[in-house]
Amino acid sequence: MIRVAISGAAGRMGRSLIQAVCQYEGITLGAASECPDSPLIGSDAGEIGRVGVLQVPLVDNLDKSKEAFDLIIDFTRPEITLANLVLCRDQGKAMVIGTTGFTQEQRQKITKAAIEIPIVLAPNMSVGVNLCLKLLETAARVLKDEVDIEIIEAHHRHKVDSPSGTALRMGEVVAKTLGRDLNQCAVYGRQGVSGERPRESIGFSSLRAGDIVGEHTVIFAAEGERIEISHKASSRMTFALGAMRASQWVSDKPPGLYDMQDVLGLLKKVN
Ligand SMILES: NC(=O)C1=CN([C@@H]2O[C@H](COP(=O)(O)OP(=O)(O)OC[C@H]3O[C@@H](n4cnc5c(N)ncnc54)[C@H](OP(=O)(O)O)[C@@H]3O)[C@@H](O)[C@H]2O)C=CC1
Ligand SMILES: O=C(O)C1=N[C@H](C(=O)O)C[C@H](O)C1
Repeated sequence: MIRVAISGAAGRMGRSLIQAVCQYEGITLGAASECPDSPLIGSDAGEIGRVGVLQVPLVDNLDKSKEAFDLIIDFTRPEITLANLVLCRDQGKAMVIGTTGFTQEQRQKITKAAIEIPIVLAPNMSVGVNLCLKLLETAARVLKDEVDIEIIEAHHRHKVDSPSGTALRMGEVVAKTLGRDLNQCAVYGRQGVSGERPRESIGFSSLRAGDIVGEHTVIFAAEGERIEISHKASSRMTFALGAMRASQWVSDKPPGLYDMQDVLGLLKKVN
């Protein structure tokens, strides 16, 4: 039985993760944490996730429960993830990271820690999005430089980072396949007299409204036809169950930085 700790347990993803643990065979909830200021500290995680009492009280720091878990699942904010990363590295525990919005420097810290512990880091843990990443690779390979590429994403009004981690990953996959450097060709929104579109640019547009769970569309537009690859999440359980799959997969892996593509066995080229 793999004992997981959920960081940010009362958050949108935290609550779905508690529910997913209860649905998933071979995984149990060992610990759960929340913001030190939260009035929910001490409450039972099962009650927070509406799955009945689990006898796991929320702590303000997972260091306090370190004997109770083998792995941390973290869907929070970059600075919280990095604090948990130090704990996991010091304790030799694995990590599943779903948090997005890391800076280059923060990503390097994760890469460095992965020399010592196994880490799955993925901006989107749904099977559907990870399949879309393979489809995008194929589309870019076939369409080459003959199309304009635009990425549109929509999320709920509480989301703090943009573009979404998934949109950026989609851009990276397409840019890499076409031999472009995303740092050079990305265009984030347009306003005013922005000029004619250079063919090689990859455009990003972000929409924030209401309770949208997460929607991504990549448009490949040519003269006379347009291809769109879209994914629409209607429940956070799709991400949470992906995180369970990643937890089970990573629990017996050697140190290293892994992606959801590793977990799902999608790394081989699809034609
Ligand atoms: N990879 C994937 O598949 C997915 C990734 N995400 C990413 O996951 C992240 C979280 O998203 P979401 O659940 O919507 O965000 P939320 O803000 O709902 O959840 C984060 C939680 O962490 C809590 N928190 C704050 N400080 C601490 C602390 N020191 N220790 C423990 N918990 C703390 C927050 O509390 P408080 O609100 O009081 O600050 C909040 O409850 C985002 O980066 C998002 O992009 C989301 C969905 C899928
Ligand atoms: O913040 C969210 O909600 C989501 N964030 C992830 C991202 O930034 O890509 C994944 C998902 O779309 C939901």
